Amino acid sequence: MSKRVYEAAKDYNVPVKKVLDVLKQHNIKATNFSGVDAHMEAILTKNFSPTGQAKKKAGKIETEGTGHHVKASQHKQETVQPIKKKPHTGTMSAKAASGDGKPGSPQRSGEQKHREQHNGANRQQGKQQAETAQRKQAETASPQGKQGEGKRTKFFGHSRGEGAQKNDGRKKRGQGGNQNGKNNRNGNARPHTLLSNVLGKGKHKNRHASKNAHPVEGNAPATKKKTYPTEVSVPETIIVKEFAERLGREVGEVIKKLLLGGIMATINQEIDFDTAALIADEFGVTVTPEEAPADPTEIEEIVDAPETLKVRPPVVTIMGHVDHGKTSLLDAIRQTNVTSHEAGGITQHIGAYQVSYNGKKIVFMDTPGHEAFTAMRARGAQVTDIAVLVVAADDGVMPQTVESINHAKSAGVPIIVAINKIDKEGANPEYVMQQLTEYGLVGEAWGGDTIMVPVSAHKKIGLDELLENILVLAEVSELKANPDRPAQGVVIEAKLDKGRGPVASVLVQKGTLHVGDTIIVGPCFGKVRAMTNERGERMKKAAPSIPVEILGLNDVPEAGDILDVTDEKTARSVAEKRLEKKRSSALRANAKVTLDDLFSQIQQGELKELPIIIKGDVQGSVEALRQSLLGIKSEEVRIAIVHAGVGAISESDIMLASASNALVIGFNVRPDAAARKAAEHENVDMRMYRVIYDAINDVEAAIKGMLEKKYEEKVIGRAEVRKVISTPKVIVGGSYVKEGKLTKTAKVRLIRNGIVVYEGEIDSLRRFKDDVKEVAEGYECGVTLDKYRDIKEGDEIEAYEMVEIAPE
Ligand SMILES: Nc1nc2c(ncn2[C@@H]2O[C@H](COP(=O)(O)OP(=O)(O)OP(=O)(O)O)[C@@H](O)[C@H]2O)c(=O)[nH]1
Repeated sequence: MSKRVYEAAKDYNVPVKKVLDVLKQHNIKATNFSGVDAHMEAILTKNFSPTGQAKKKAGKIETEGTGHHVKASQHKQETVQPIKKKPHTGTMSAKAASGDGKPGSPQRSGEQKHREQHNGANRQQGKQQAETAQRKQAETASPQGKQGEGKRTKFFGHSRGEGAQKNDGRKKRGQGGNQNGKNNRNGNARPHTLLSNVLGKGKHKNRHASKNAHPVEGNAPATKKKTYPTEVSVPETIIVKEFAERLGREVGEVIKKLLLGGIMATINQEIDFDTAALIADEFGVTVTPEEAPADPTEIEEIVDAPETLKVRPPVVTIMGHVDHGKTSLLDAIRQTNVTSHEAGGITQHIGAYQVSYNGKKIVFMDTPGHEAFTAMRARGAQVTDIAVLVVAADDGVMPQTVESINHAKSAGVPIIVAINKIDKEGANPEYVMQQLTEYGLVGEAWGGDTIMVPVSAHKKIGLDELLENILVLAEVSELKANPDRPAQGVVIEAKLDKGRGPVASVLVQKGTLHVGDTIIVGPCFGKVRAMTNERGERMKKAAPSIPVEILGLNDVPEAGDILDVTDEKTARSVAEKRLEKKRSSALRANAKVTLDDLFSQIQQGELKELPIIIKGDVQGSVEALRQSLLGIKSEEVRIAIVHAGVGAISESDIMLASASNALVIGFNVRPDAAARKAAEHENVDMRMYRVIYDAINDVEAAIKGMLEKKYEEKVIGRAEVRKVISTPKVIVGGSYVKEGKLTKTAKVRLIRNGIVVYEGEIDSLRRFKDDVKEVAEGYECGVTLDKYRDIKEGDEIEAYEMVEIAPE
């Protein structure tokens, strides 16, 4: 309901008569109780004050605080006062800030002054907090901090004082986000909160205020010598009751303040930080954000002191278009650079390998060159220090070349270009160099700073130069890590080995991993039982940048999972928590999917989400399949990977599929007998593939089947209302069909001066006294609209239908 004239008068702080007079001047007849529409509001705002709203707010608080009306002259001064920011959050908008007692106000209470002092102190504190948060952000954004972004932090190698000084203590992975969230309060990007309700409901607040005018701090009788806290800490959200307890106030007092702010809250209702801050401020109390409780799914991050960092080998990923020679180049490098001493073992694929060149080590990520693995490679770039972009000299820049460039660039990884196949007839390295300039890669020979090396994997030309350049770039990049601390690494690949159990290839990134270390890897944990390098040699320890295959985990982790060394108790409990979190989020993601048969739902277009379970032979293909499936673009259907894992399709996979109504995709794996039986019983659809693209194509086709029918609007006619006939029951628009036709079943919209005033259906369509199905162009008819009576002469009735359009 719109506001009444007498309320508007109050808002503008002028006598009602004055409002009525002004309205009269504008030919608007109104009484005290007439509603004020937008037009009237505009007139009043224009007449009474251009800053009417601001005044209103300022006046409101003063009224609340003092019980007096405040004169316009006082307001005027107040509106130009600098905005008094909420020091702890910085999110108080001008409106909210103007709610504080103003220094210039003669009615300012002692407690308000006191509040200001506190706010001043807190402003300082808020600034410090913001700076700390920024510093933390900067730290996590540094290359060293890349992997542990937002991770729980502990200082290693620092003196205690140093550590404390540097980071105020500890931090967890993911907590960076929280910090940011808090920090956000210092900016304008504050999320929508209840605070906006407080501010947005100024009108009501004002009304309340004028009725319940009383001093802000008058609630606590002066004689009562109760001491209240001047500062309280509040979490992101807090229950009203608990908030009142923290303030040392009666719940009723807090609820009252909330009410005055336009918030109807009960004792057990949650209010957010900003609202709490506002209310606390009313009590002269400042609030500080309470540290979020430690995330039980995180492991403490160790921050290494600069002096503990030692040079480590570079980790290189080879990227490029299909068939440009990635595998050949990796093989050629491996063959030519494995010393006879090292060549003892049998080469094994563990996802990465090391070579020695000029006495220095280089680690190459060893990922198969296939389009579907682009996603894996993109992940590779996260552990990668240098990307070698292979471009065939006879083929030039191709789509995946560009993709690779983008992946490396977005990961902030420097690129060295290897122009391969220069031995081939028709090879044109110069042309490739020229093509690459279009993507910001300009060779040194052409005045740019991208290293470009012509090579031939077949003829082993240019390999030395390539390796030399990798080492030079590595040196320039100052790649360092602290080897003397508990290890942290990333899973490159993982699989379930029949004889050995879960096997994970890990690239150690920080610290040194030892046999016997207790580790947590994603939701898995265990003790490093054995460690081997890519030549199958047993290792006792692995320093930074060293890839190793480890045994001893209780389950198969996923590529990209972080490995941390910790104690057994922590490993076990944190892994458990992570598993719980994973399970519940998987369940949540599928809560809307019913248990009915998947394909009948697809046919009925009811499914908005296609849950899928992926099982594959190795982690690499599972990951590739997952990324490719998630990459399928559809506006209507979201693909949800309920579970993805390595190994045969088991009975438990089928039960999970049944519960979440998922489709099971097996890649190079088969279901075991129990799973097959269960699938039959549970009516779960299993699809086996040997080619990733077949799987992707099938899912895409399924999605096409799932697409909801699309409709588009088709206007079928227009009529003009020429006469409005009012009967006690209905309002009939006597209309003339100007164009097309009106039909009884059509949807209509009523257009007045180009604005749609109604959209709905025709209630009745008549010619003379008869109901008709349709009225053609050039004829007159009587139209009544469904649940709408405000038809006016000159209105236009537009009739339309929704027609189905075929999916692409
Ligand atoms: N002439 C010549 N042929 C090469 C050279 N390097 C690779 N090839 C050939 O190019 C083809 C593709 O090489 P791969 O090493 O499989 O290429 P890839 O980029 O790993 O391919 P995907 O794994 O499919 O992405 C093979 O037939 C190689 O023999 C080279 O230096 N000279």
